[in-house]
Amino acid sequence: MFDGLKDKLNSFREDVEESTDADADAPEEADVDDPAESDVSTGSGDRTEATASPVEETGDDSSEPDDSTEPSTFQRAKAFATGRIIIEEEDLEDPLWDLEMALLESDVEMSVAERILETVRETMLGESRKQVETTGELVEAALHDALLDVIAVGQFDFEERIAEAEKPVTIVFTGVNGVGKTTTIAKLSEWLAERGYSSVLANGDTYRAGANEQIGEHADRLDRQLISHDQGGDPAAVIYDGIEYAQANDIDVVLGDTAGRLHTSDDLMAQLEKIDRVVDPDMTLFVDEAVAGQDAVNRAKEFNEAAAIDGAVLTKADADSSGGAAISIAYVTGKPILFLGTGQGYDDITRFDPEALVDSLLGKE
Ligand SMILES: Nc1nc2c(ncn2[C@@H]2O[C@H](COP(=O)(O)OP(=O)(O)OP(=O)(O)O)[C@@H](O)[C@H]2O)c(=O)[nH]1
Repeated sequence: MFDGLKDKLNSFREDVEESTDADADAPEEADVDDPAESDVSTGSGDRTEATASPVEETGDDSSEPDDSTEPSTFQRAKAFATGRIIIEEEDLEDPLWDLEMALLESDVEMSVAERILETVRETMLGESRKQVETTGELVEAALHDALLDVIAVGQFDFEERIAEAEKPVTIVFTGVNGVGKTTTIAKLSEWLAERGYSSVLANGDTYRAGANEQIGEHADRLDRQLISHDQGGDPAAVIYDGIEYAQANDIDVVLGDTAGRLHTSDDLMAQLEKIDRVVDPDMTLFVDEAVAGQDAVNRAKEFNEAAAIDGAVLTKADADSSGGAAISIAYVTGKPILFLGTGQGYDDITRFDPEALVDSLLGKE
């Protein structure tokens, strides 16, 4: 998952390490008498590691200069005292340019890429970065913060929300055709069952021939009740019936499918508004496929503008190497990605965990 992007982020780390290599001698030349003014450039490898080590790790002799080829403990103390590891703007110029290109190539939306670069630049050129040991770690920390900043936008605890909401909880799923809405509904029904919540499926896709049969197969396999009307019926009425069924049978969650639609399809968007009005769902989740990259990002934005969503589900993450949609959607819509679809099986759904995703992108799984 997202392997292409992982490689590109790793290249950025290597680029910065290379460009700061040239500055590796700088700590030796710094004015050790005036730590506050000294320019302790980071270098890669052992030298930087020693230069930036916290003073506590140097033992009892931390205030004593020594004669070894390693940076002196006095220098370490100086780096610690200033709390500064300075990377020059020029060290970052080329790597940041390459990072921007890499993010855009990976389908990261422009404003998101810019925000990531801005955070990385601020973090790395800032004066407050303390006690990191190598340039690689500094880059990793900067990328970690920058990615998390955009990926974690709007996150909330989905399970807690289900637990606390008055039952039945109604969730309506929207998105374009064929991205995996129906499969996602079936997977979520299983996900909820594993956590002790019962659910009923309601097929609000009264538009497409064969839609009842398709969701019906999932309902049969999972042994869930399906509420459906004939093709051409009113989707709001189907989901409403689903809610009544849930109320009458003490079911916790109503999962309402809708027809795949484009945001430009006025009739179908009006239908969504009607569902909103009649059913007043607790959550509207936008479903799209990670492999659609930039298209998925644009659609998320447009759906959110047309009929506010509460969150997104990204399917087919298992087949996506770019990661652009996963990184961009929350920042662009202000609404969180809540789940990732990771395969065709009912268990192939995982709660979207921004921190885990960032760790995985940075190769720290
Ligand atoms: N690899 C992979 N395939 C998936 C995933 N989610 C769904 N699919 C597949 O994507 C295809 C389309 O899924 P559907 O659930 O039929 O899509 P839909 O959005 O409901 O389609 P319409 O009802 O036509 O709008 C199916 O073959 C699914 O098995 C996923 O996370 N990973």
